[in-house]
Amino acid sequence: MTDAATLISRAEILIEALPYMQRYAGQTFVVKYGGHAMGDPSVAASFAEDIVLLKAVGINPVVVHGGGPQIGSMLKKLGVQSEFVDGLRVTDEQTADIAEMVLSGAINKELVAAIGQAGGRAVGISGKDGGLVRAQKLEHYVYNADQDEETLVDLGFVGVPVAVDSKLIEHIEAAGMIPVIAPIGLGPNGETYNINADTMAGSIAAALNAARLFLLTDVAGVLDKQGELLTDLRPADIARLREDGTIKGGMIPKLETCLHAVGQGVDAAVILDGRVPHAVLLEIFTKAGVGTLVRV
Ligand SMILES: Nc1ncnc2c1ncn2[C@@H]1O[C@H](COP(=O)(O)OP(=O)(O)O)[C@@H](O)[C@H]1O
Ligand SMILES: CC(=O)N[C@@H](CCC(=O)OP(=O)(O)O)C(=O)O
Repeated sequence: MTDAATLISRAEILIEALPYMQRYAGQTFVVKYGGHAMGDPSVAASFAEDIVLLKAVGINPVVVHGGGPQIGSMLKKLGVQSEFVDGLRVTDEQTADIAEMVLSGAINKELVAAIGQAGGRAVGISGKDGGLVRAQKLEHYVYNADQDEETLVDLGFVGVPVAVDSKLIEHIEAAGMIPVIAPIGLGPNGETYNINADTMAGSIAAALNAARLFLLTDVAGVLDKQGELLTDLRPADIARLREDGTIKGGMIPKLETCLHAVGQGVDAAVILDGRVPHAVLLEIFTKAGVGTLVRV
């Protein structure tokens, strides 16, 4: 039997969340769920519960998902080589097709089902649906420190969002449902563009004028060279960390996304550990936020 003290402490947890619920009701939160954070099925179920709870207390959650490791496994199974430049997958036509199959097919529908299991109703789409994300080829420059110059590298069908039409998201939300978005965009000539999921989430957050952008990954947040968590970052800090090599690989597009989003009017972007059960709820509804907060 549960004693009175335990019951009261449970009620206190809800009361601690009350001011946050009041403050955030009616606001849009974009939550990017990274492929590395998806590994454990019980954590995926707790992520889905968090999203359904946000919806239940009047917040509009918009989920954008990744799936880098899952695309990697499929490419391996099919015997297709794959390489990354600055955290971005070099994507030929065949790789773009496989990325779309894994992202829009398998992962998108798994998340829709998990949200359904948690008692919510989700609609799975990609940037191709309803003209949501128009993309164009990313012009990516790699910095060569020895020569102190930047070189243009061809990443194939890696896209960058150029226009976001949020009407479809608004319709889904108006119907009381949760949009779940795969990071695939449509090019001007009908091409399929593979878009880094962080970049996709940032563009959607900016277009929706979201209050918050959450990027769930497989580390506690941005770590310094000693492995300590950096809890609060401003644009100048990020430039310095990139220059001295503290930020590498997948963390580069993540922080670029945060900078872009807060520069476009998103109040704050947070990088947090998606492997922690209920990471989203702990960040939003408790005094002790977790992860790295980026703001201007
Ligand atoms: N300074 C840093 N702090 C934390 N992680 C970093 C840093 N620099 C590079 N990383 C790498 O970035 C990874 C997160 O990016 P990524 O692998 O693309 O994740 P996701 O699939 O969640 O988008 C971390 O697992 C880590 O290996
Ligand atoms: C261009 C590019 O790199 N696209 C990514 C899309 C998926 C993604 O970003 O997934 P995570 O968030 O799990 O890393 C890729 O092909 O892996």
